[in-house]
Amino acid sequence: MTQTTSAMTTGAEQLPQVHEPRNEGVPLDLDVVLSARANTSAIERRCATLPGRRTVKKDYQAAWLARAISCIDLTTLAGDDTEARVRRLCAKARQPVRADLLEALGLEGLTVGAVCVYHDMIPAAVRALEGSGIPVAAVSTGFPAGLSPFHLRVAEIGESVKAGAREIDIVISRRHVLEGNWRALYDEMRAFREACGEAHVKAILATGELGTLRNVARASMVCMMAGADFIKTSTGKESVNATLPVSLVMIRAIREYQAMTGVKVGYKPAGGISKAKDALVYLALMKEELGDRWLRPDLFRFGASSLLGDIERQLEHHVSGAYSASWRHAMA
Ligand SMILES: O=C[C@H](O)COP(=O)(O)O
Repeated sequence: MTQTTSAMTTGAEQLPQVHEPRNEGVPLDLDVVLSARANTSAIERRCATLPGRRTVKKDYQAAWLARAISCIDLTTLAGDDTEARVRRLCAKARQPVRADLLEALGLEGLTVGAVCVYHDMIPAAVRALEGSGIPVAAVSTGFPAGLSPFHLRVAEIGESVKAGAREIDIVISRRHVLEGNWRALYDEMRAFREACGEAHVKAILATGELGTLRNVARASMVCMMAGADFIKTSTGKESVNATLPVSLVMIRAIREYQAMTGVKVGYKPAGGISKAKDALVYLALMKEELGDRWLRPDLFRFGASSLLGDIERQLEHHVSGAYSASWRHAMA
């Protein structure tokens, strides 16, 4: 049965600032890691019901979409990125929706959660975001494959932090998961976290390359034990990126880690999320599985390059009653 989801306050600017303590990590506990399981058919059944189970309409929908915007890591990760493109993206990050729409919705001051770029684009992004409070996130450690020499991957993190990145999205070595070498994954993640210093670290699992949902559950737990502030599904470059089943597994691992340690770890689905209606499903999933606390940008992000355009289009429809062409909502 369809259920109408309750109201959500609009806009990040209206949320009280909450600062969770960082995840310091815990010693690797192989018993806990190996006990992680995933019942694929039950997970798929649960996910199949999600898109139809909850609907948000009218003002509630606009509020949920505004919240989704505040949780976007607005991303450009292309070989042909230029400083000009990054500057345009940052302008969009500062004002994600047309001024007249923001005013009509009472959402002045709304921004995205962060701007996510490759290392070389950090200085341009930092300059373009100055004074906005929007952090720059950098992908790192030989993104996307993570197969460069280990010492270079660690050094890359340090360089990106020095250049001004306040968030670092690292990629794990998928082979450690595929070979069941949980100690190696833990040690790698700990070294990456240490190199981040004060910068928050998101661990990209590249779930589309991990083979099984059980591996996803175990890798999530190991990365959290090693101190990941966020766990993130994908680089956006795998053939399969964020999916609902993978999300359910990772979110439940976050819940288990919190039950075990009291620490809240963030979640970032990334890759292939480009429609406003999909964003609403992810928000509903977070709300149902982890609760409202995970609907804020310090614990939830979408890694997305084009989602914002579709959300802006839906908000324009909400205000004016008409849909505009998608090309009118270019990102950069
Ligand atoms: O982390 C973010 C992803 O690379 C973005 O992927 P996307 O271009 O499919 O939205």
